[in-house]
Amino acid sequence: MSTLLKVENVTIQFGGLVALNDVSFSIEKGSVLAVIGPNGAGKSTLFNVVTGVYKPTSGRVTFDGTEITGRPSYEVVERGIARTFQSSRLFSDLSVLDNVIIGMHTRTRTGVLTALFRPGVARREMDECVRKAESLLKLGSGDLFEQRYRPAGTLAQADRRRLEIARALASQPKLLLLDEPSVGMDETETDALVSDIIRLRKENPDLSVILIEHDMRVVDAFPQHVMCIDYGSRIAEGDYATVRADPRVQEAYLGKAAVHA
Ligand SMILES: Nc1ncnc2c1ncn2[C@@H]1O[C@H](COP(=O)(O)OP(=O)(O)OP(=O)(O)O)[C@@H](O)[C@H]1O
Repeated sequence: MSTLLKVENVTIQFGGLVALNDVSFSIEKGSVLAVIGPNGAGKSTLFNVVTGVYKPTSGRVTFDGTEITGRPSYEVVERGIARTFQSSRLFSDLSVLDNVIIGMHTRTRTGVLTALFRPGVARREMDECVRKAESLLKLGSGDLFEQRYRPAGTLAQADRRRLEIARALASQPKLLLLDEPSVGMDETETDALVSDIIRLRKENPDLSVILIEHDMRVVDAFPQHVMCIDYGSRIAEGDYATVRADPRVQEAYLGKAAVHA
């Protein structure tokens, strides 16, 4: 196996607040990393650093052999990192299908000039996009494909999350970052989400996934590589059994999660 993403000694400060403190980890091609930790620990900030939304105060991010620290988000997507967000970033008024097609923009070639002067080429590329988008909608559980002409804003919560994943996949990523994908899902929907991720990995064995999760059912389904962050610092990393048993993780997170469960 070879390393796909390497994060080295990343620190980011917002004024006096150290949101990430000397965080290092790496992820292999074709593997899944689950990131856990209490609210405000710095998990989403980590995604923002990896995807170029934030430039770290210090440290380095290397993706597929190239340093991408602080590179703009569009370049990061082009290089093969796609993400979903905690809160929906769908275009509510556009159809489900169009939302996925928009996710393909980094992989399409047709520009304004081609559309104007070579409409046949543009139409063929659009037909190809529709075909690919439809197959992505068929990939996940649920009936997104049947709902493809509905405005995305009218979807049920779980379907919105599925659509966000389909749209992220439309950019043909090597690394997929999922920020709390199970939020708002009931147990059946969460199980379906887990099956979707398992199926996705079977069909794309080289795809790597990092998921931020509060739902330990999801983490338990991908137990090989788990990292716990607390107050911006990595406090434990290893397989789920090791991380779960770590007294610092119990104290910082799982104990509290159990209390609130
Ligand atoms: N742009 C910003 N400016 C100032 N502070 C920020 C900014 N982004 C994040 N923070 C702060 O950094 C800390 C980490 O936030 P982050 O959203 O990464 O936590 P999290 O682990 O994802 O939490 P949650 O599980 O609630 O989503 C928080 O204290 C947050 O308020």
